Amino acid sequence: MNLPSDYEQEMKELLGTELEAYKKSLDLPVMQGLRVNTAKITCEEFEAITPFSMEKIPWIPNGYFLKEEERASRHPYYFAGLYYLQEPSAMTPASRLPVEPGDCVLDLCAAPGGKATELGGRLMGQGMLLANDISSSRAKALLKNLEMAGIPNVYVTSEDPEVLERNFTSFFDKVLIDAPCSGEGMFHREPRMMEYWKERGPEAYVPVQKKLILQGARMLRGGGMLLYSTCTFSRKEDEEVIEYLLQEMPDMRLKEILPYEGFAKGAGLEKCVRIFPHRMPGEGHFLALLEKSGEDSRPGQENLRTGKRKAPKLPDCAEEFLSLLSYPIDRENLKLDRDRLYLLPGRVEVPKLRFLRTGLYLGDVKKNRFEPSQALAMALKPEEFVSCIRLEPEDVRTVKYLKGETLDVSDLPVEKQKGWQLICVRDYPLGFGKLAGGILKNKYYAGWRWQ
Ligand SMILES: C[S@@+](CC[C@H](N)C(=O)[O-])C[C@H]1O[C@@H](n2cnc3c(N)ncnc32)[C@H](O)[C@@H]1O
Repeated sequence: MNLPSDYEQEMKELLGTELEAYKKSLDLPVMQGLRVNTAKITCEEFEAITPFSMEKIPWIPNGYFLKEEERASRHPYYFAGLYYLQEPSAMTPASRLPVEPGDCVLDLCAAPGGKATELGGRLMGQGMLLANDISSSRAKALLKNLEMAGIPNVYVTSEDPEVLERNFTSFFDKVLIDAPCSGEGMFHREPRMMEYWKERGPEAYVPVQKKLILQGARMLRGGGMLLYSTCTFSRKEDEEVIEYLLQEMPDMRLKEILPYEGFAKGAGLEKCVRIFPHRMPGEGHFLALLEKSGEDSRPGQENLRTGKRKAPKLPDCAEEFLSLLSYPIDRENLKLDRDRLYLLPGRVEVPKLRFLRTGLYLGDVKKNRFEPSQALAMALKPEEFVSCIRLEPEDVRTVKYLKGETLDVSDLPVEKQKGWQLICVRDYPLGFGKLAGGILKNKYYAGWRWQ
């Protein structure tokens, strides 16, 4: 691979005698990976049903090396949100931010959701994830990925972080900043990134990275943790950004990152981690984990956390549909916004922002009918809906369903012969359908159809 000469010089300064090994690693096949969505299925359960040849990634608890990315992206289990396809080193930042159920988590640069889907999954429906990206087109892909992963307790926004900072000072328990960067760790996978790099190298990204890390740190509560990551090797975008933060905010301090034998230490900041492709099987990343000192106090945020809500009065059709669910719904967290019904994440009250989503979108009130959303289907377990149709992955009707076709399902067992059905591939929901006389009217969201 022909690297830009300035870049090669920069890498020589960083790697010294390891430069040749790094360059050789770029001639090896690109690493691909699959990360199991543990909010939907355990790794053991997925290993028992996977049709792909996979090998455990030793430093990611739910990550696997995968050789058949193409096939995995066109399998019904993918549409059921059982996994996310992600390059192995890109799985590392979310795996090293210790998110726990009940946390309030911010992913400031989240699109398309490779890390947000993991952070959200680890919340197990408790607490809240605010997933933001300044680009509204990229935020749409983020929303799709979070909904496909079945994450209910999420706000998706497309805001300038300045706006978020005004509203969430000292608020979040955990913050991830997967910063925009010059992408040197992507050269192997996407050689065209070298052309962008020649036009906009590391210097172009440093100002925004410095701004983002300060904004993220200010939104962190005392005792909270922030993880900064990039997929680039330049010291300017990595350690120097951390040095800048430590200088500007003396209440932030570096923490040890859960180790792995292939990780290299940061250049001059030993607690930071670098992933180099010649040292371990990953394309390349930088990670720094920081903690904010001080009390767990969230000045001025008490009412955001404990705000009282009032249960809305719902139309009969919505009540009727909700009676088909045994999904836990706290009625005070229901919000009817014109015709759209949402279940807001509990505990937190969030101000008006440029939202793409507020909580779990349950469905629409249309005249006297209620149409459940695709997001609701993805967040359910089969036992939480009154009637399910289970298809096998090999059954041709599974793909036909994902293509939006009407199906004859008269041969399949079903709890209720008429009305709404949750359509599953085995035990994993794909979407809704409406049954009458053994024929299933397809309600799979048209925007997600199998192409
Ligand atoms: C490295 S990508 C994030 C990848 C994502 N974390 C994932 O794992 O899928 C960086 C993202 O930052 C966004 N971005 C750039 N400038 C930003 C800013 N000032 N505020 C918020 N997001 C920004 C870009 O639109 C881009 O989607």
